Amino acid sequence: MAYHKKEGFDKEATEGLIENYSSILKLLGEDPEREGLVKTPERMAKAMQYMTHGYHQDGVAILDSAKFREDVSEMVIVKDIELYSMCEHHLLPFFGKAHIAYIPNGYITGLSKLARVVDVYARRLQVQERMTTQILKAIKESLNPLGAAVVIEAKHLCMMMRGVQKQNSVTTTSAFDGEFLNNSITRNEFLKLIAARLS
Ligand SMILES: Nc1nc2c(ncn2[C@@H]2O[C@H](COP(=O)(O)OP(=O)(O)OP(=O)(O)O)[C@@H](O)[C@H]2O)c(=O)[nH]1
Ligand SMILES: [Zn+2]
Repeated sequence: MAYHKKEGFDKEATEGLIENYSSILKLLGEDPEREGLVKTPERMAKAMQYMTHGYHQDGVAILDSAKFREDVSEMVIVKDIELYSMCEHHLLPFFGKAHIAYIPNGYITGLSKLARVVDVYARRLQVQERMTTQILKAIKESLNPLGAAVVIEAKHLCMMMRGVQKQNSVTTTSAFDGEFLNNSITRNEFLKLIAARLS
């Protein structure tokens, strides 16, 4: 079901979603036949499949696809990786940045693959906490590093445009393993580096 990068949109899923979104528009008091809305159920069907296409991707396989043997054991950090996800409670977006670090243990991975792994787990119905640990777990499983760390900062539209309506709150979640968990100097170095701005 749903969107595949190579195969495009699944026909059966798209047809089912179009029908259901048309009903949703009616239930919301709209006329799905009016000009501006005629194509909306199809647009929504495709947008929602795109925004959940991470279900059909494998984070570990992506990291493995550019895994290189390298004898370095210095911390690698990729920070400010933008992400867009959707909360599983309201299907409203949450968005922000992920910061990732690992300490290689014989293997490194392509830097872009770390950013791709963020998308694999962001493009699903999520809670921020689970997404954070899923990213960490994929890095651990693929690279078996001496340590790994993931910090995510995000704003949740379900807290901004409805419900509690707080416009400025940012949620920070983190997950640490190995050296980052056991050694506060390593963890603090990572936290200091992600807080620093390039001049
Ligand atoms: N822990 C966590 N909570 C989330 C996330 N995204 C949304 N939520 C929260 O999920 C909760 C769902 O609470 P409910 O009381 O069932 O839903 P609700 O009545 O719509 O809650 P309000 O948003 O407070 O109006 C809310 O507190 C949301 O803020 C997330 O990524 N992690
Ligand atoms: Zn929500």
